[in-house]
Amino acid sequence: MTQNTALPNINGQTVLITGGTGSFGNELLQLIKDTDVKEIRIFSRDELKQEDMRVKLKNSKIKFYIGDVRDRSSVDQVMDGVDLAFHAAALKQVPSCEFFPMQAVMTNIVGSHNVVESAIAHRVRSLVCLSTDKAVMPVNAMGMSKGLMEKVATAAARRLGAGDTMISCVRYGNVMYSRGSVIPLFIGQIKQGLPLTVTDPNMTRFLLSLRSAIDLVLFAFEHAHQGDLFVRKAPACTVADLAQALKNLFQSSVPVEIIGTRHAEKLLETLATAGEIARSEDMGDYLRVRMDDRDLNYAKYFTEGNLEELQIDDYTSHNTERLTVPQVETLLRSLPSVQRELEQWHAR
Ligand SMILES: O=c1ccn([C@@H]2O[C@H](COP(=O)(O)OP(=O)(O)O[C@H]3O[C@H](CO)[C@H](O)[C@H](O)[C@H]3O)[C@@H](O)[C@H]2O)c(=O)[nH]1
Repeated sequence: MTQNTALPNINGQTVLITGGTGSFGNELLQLIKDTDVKEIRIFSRDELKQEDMRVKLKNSKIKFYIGDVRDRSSVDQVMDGVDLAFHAAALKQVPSCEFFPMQAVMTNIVGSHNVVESAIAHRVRSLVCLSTDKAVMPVNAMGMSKGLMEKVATAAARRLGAGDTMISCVRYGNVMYSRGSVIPLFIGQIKQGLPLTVTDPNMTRFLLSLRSAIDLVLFAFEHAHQGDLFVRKAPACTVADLAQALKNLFQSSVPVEIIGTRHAEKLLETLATAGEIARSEDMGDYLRVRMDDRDLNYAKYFTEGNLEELQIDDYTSHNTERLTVPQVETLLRSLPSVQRELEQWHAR
């Protein structure tokens, strides 16, 4: 088990979380709300979610801003006076982005551009943009748009200097038990005595807790140099083993039904390409990928290619540490949300 990252010193600072009503924002809030942070701004579109949080948290340090990253003036309004910003607002459901790709373009690319440019204009000290493994060699509109968000952030970082906004990105894999994901789905199926609908038993995904995702973001804030991208190393498992681990935990004998691959999904995910690894620094649990800061004068790179890349493999959910069924069970048991599910199930 790795240690959680210590909280960075944010005393007296104003922190912004775009998309702050989501699970990432809520978890980060829990961690920082009782520090000596000056103010935490939650920026999102959904007034109901904001109202629910306001009522639940009752904390005058937390300020709520209705707005949309697509609307630069609403971004400028919330950015004024911010020291540190986490950009989590995104369309992240693969199927909806697939059917409405221009909506993904508007939020994930144009919206991120607004956040980046506004942060620079308002002299925010540090901006961390949240990305996903699906942004690497993407096959779906969600991943493609997040990949372009990374490019937008890096291109801005390239033109900045010391003393300007520190722009970084983080990339992580599937967050376990996140809303709409396979773990709560399988648990629901077990509870109803239904077959577990496995797409492809050999499909692999990186497994990460929400807390580890937060740690990655805090790590980026603490350690970023201009334009860095941080990747959290993570183990992976096959979907078949995930289904078996859940059946074991819930002592269930429901059958497994193979339903086939869904729209625009990959057999494996990639957290870092060989090219990125070639310019990365191994920082234990994390990889720091330095920004590719070559200029537009490409001519010389036709003759000076990077031979190192040829020796390196991409870092994927197929070649990372592969968890066994008992190890997946242990990991699942460590999640508070799964613990709650198990308690309810065994108390029935
Ligand atoms: O009924 C199902 C549903 C999913 N899976 C498999 O379980 C794994 C994880 O599926 P999730 O739906 O939990 O996660 P995805 O990797 O497909 O992507 C998820 O996380 C993304 C963010 O990274 C987006 O939010 C996306 O919409 C969301 O589905 C995949 O191999 C998938 O094929 C099944 O076997 N059976």
